[in-house]
Amino acid sequence: MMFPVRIEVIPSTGIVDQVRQTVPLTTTLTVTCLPHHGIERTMRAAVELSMLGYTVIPHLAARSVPSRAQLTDILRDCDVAGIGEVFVIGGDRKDPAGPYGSALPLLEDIAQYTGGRMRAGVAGYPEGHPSVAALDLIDALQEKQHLATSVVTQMCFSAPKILDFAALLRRENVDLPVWAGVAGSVPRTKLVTLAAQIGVGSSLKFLSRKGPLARRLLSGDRYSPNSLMAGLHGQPGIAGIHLYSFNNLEAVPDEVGPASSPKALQPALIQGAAREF
Ligand SMILES: NC(=O)C1=CN([C@@H]2O[C@H](COP(=O)(O)OP(=O)(O)OC[C@H]3O[C@@H](n4cnc5c(N)ncnc54)[C@H](O)[C@@H]3O)[C@@H](O)[C@H]2O)C=CC1
Ligand SMILES: Nc1nc(=O)c2c([nH]1)NC[C@@H]1CN(c3ccc(C(=O)N[C@@H](CCC(=O)O)C(=O)O)cc3)CN21
Repeated sequence: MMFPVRIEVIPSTGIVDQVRQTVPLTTTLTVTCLPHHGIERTMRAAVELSMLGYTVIPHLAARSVPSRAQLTDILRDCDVAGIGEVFVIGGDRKDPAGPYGSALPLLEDIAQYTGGRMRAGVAGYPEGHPSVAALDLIDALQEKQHLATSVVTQMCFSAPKILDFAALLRRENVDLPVWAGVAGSVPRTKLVTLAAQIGVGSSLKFLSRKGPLARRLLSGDRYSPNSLMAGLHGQPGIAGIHLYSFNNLEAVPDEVGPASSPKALQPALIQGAAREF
């Protein structure tokens, strides 16, 4: 069976052309929402990519939504562009720009304004969150799950941690499919800086110390997700891979499974991804 992979991109200048030149149209893309970018940039890229024919999931950061009126504009744009799923997170803004301080009230308004028709992913944290307690994160997931259709995990470098987290969700009666968040092939230095910022340092540190697997993952200048992805393939509760590409689209992994090896992008797998979800 195919193991679907979807790809997260940052809406930097030129991203739409970059995607068009490197990513097959059958791929599912998600578009981040960074505090210094705002939601408009996310939506502009998402709408353009959707119009080109990609399946697109924009990230809506609650703290970056300026008003309810803006939310209705965003949802209308989604409707016009044929976007049927969003990823809803609290967001990294220190102070909310408008009425939403966390994901839940935004999910409630999205459900109300779309008559429950918009699918929505929510965030999961296999290694915890630097400023939110683990119990609060589980409570939040329990409160959000009736309005959500999937969980996407924060970047993590340990398959056992991701699988334990999926098992924890089941124990806590959160029954949403889990997309395992995995970093794409990026320069090591960038990854190390970023991992520290978002509080996922421990599994990365673990990898840099231990054994042959660690050496394979972190050898050379770049991190490669192939072994990690192989460790998640076919595991219970894991719907597929959510690949944080950091816009490095040439290096998007082609296949997932025990025999995984770096090759050119293989449309067949990505087509499978689009069909299944
Ligand atoms: N996993 C990802 O891909 C992304 C994660 N984030 C992170 O998401 C965090 C929380 O978002 P969700 O997981 O959707 O949780 P959420 O919005 O459902 O909130 C869960 C709990 O964390 C608290 N919280 C939410 N945002 C916070 C913040 N910025 N600072 C301190 N406490 C906060 C809430 O009050 C609640 O108790 C953000 O702080 C940000 O770091 C942001 C963008 C992408
Ligand atoms: N807390 C948190 N916030 C996020 O935004 C976030 C996560 N976690 N976890 C997963 C991904 C990773 N994200 C990232 C990480 C790095 C860049 C990045 O490369 N930022 C550039 C600036 C990019 C630009 O302005 O165009 C940088 O140099 O920091 C973007 C999104 C977004 N997601």
